[in-house]
Amino acid sequence: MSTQLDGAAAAGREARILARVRDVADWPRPGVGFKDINPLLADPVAFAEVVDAFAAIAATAGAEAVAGIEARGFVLAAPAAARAGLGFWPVRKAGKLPGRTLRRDYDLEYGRSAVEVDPELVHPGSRVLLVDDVLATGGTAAAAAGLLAEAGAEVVGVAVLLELTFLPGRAALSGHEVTALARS
Ligand SMILES: O=P(O)(O)OC[C@H]1O[C@H](OP(=O)(O)OP(=O)(O)O)[C@H](O)[C@@H]1O
Ligand SMILES: Nc1ncnc2[nH]cnc12
Repeated sequence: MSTQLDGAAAAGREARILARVRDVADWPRPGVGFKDINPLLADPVAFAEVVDAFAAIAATAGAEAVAGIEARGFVLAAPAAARAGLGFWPVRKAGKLPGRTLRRDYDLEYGRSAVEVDPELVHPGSRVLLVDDVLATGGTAAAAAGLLAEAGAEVVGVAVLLELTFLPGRAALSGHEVTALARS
């Protein structure tokens, strides 16, 4: 599995991703430009390319697990974990995990939500790569990364399919290594 892409290859991949993300105006609220990744997921070649890319990022970071954020993050993180030969840790929306959980509430681009982690999944000091589809305000990823750290993991990177560069997601994740496969 290649762990590095030269600039031209990364640019080609970014163009293939952007060509398969659909812009939906004023959804789910007026003023929001929603990035629909479903056309990309429906394309088997593009889907495999991004899963391979996340797996390579996990390998390069020396991750021992891949965490994904429900729901769209699961679709990318779980196959990437399997591809990298690693386990998958779910960061779930509140109220879905059994047993004792750690919880954080946060704001995102179009609302407010909460995520939870099962602390028993996390071995102290485990190196984990956090994967999600879209980085917008960064509220979701920052909450998820904070939970993983609170549970004892070392978050060795945050990797997203698409970064919305007009929003301050990267700043919200200061202190973390952030990789975006595409930017818009
Ligand atoms: O950077 P932020 O402003 O926090 O936004 C990014 C988050 O918003 C979306 O999740 P959403 O809560 O819509 O959930 P879904 O994956 O269940 O559709 C997306 O999947 C990210 O997790
Ligand atoms: N504009 C957007 N499109 C898709 N997912 C998002 N999550 C937060 N903002 C988003």
